[in-house]
Amino acid sequence: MRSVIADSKRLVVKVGSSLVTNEGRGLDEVAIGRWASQIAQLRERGKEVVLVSSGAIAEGMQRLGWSKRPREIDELQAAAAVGQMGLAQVYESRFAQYGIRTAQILLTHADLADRERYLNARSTLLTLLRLGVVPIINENDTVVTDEIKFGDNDTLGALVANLIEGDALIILTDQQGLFTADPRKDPSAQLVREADAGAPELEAMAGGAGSAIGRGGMLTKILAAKRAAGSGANTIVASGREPEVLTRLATGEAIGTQLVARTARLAARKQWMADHLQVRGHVVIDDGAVEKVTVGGKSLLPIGVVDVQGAFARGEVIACMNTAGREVARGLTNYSSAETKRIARHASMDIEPILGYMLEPELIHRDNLVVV
Ligand SMILES: Nc1ncnc2c1ncn2[C@@H]1O[C@H](COP(=O)(O)OP(=O)(O)O)[C@@H](O)[C@H]1O
Ligand SMILES: N[C@@H](CCC(=O)OP(=O)(O)O)C(=O)O
Repeated sequence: MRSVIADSKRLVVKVGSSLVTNEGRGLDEVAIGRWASQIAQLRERGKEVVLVSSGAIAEGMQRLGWSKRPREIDELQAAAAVGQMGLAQVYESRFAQYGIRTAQILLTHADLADRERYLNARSTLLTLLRLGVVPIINENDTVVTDEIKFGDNDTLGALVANLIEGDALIILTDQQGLFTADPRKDPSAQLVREADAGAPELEAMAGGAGSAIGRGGMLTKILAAKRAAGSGANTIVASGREPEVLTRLATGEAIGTQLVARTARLAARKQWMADHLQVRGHVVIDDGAVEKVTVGGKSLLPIGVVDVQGAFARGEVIACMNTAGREVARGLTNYSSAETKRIARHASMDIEPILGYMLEPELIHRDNLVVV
């Protein structure tokens, strides 16, 4: 069996609290340094990496001298705020040893549920990758309460994989992978080498968190794999303590558990658009733009827009009609209806002089556009 990571370009790597904080004893700078070194090597091989790191609460508790995890949400939030400083510091200094810049991104569920914020988070992350920066993401624990928390960073990792259209999600944890039962409780449990992400029998194998430090246990990892597969990303669950785990996966070595996405990338994205989004308005586009968008697979630029109907905001879905009134495509708009009216029929270089700012050169980027 060959690891899917060998052929993956854009990776989301998630590291759990117990790994990052040495089971809650304090930030494991040596382990973090090893991942930084491996990520530096992956980038040399042309891969893009986004890191999702837990550990803020565990590290904050350590720094505040608390031995027991508090129940009060405000105390958890305080611990996360203290611990996040440590995480940022260690990641920055360890990656700097390899000449790599890092960026801190703290996200909440509300950020990704809101279309405009979703697009903003997406373009910031893609820009950071383009600039060669390694984004380091955690949940913004300070501003969320129980109901709206991702609750675990496995889910956050999957949402980030969907957000940036990652090819794979690598979940590093304190076990070798997914076992047929919780290996801490059942010594006869066997490692699952490969399965379909979303296979129903996997959920029955998973128990809760094995330590007082981790939150989600294996179930959240399986659900994360299912979610990531929804947009075509494969998931690996492997031990973060395995020597050179990331670089070996990248050479095709099978390590841990491989949960394979069976949905093709484009189909998944179309499905997602079809399932979740309501059309808020439409633009009429000229024949040249129809040709570019439908046959050429290109983005829709404002210059091809001849009419704007309906009231829509940045991040909402709009339909694209040809001049005969037939829908040819739909997608997420980068500009509101009011803005679109002003920039319609204009070249992208005129957007800034007209509006006073330019959010993106395209009205609808081809990644956010589905031909119908
Ligand atoms: N079927 C299973 N296979 C492997 N680990 C399991 C399984 N069921 C439950 N676990 C537990 O899940 C733990 C990993 O989850 P968690 O503690 O949340 O880690 P992390 O901090 O890496 O997210 C393991 O230590 C293990 O005890
Ligand atoms: N945002 C929290 C993440 C908690 C969490 O999901 O932990 P884990 O199950 O170890 O990935 C923190 O940094 O402590």
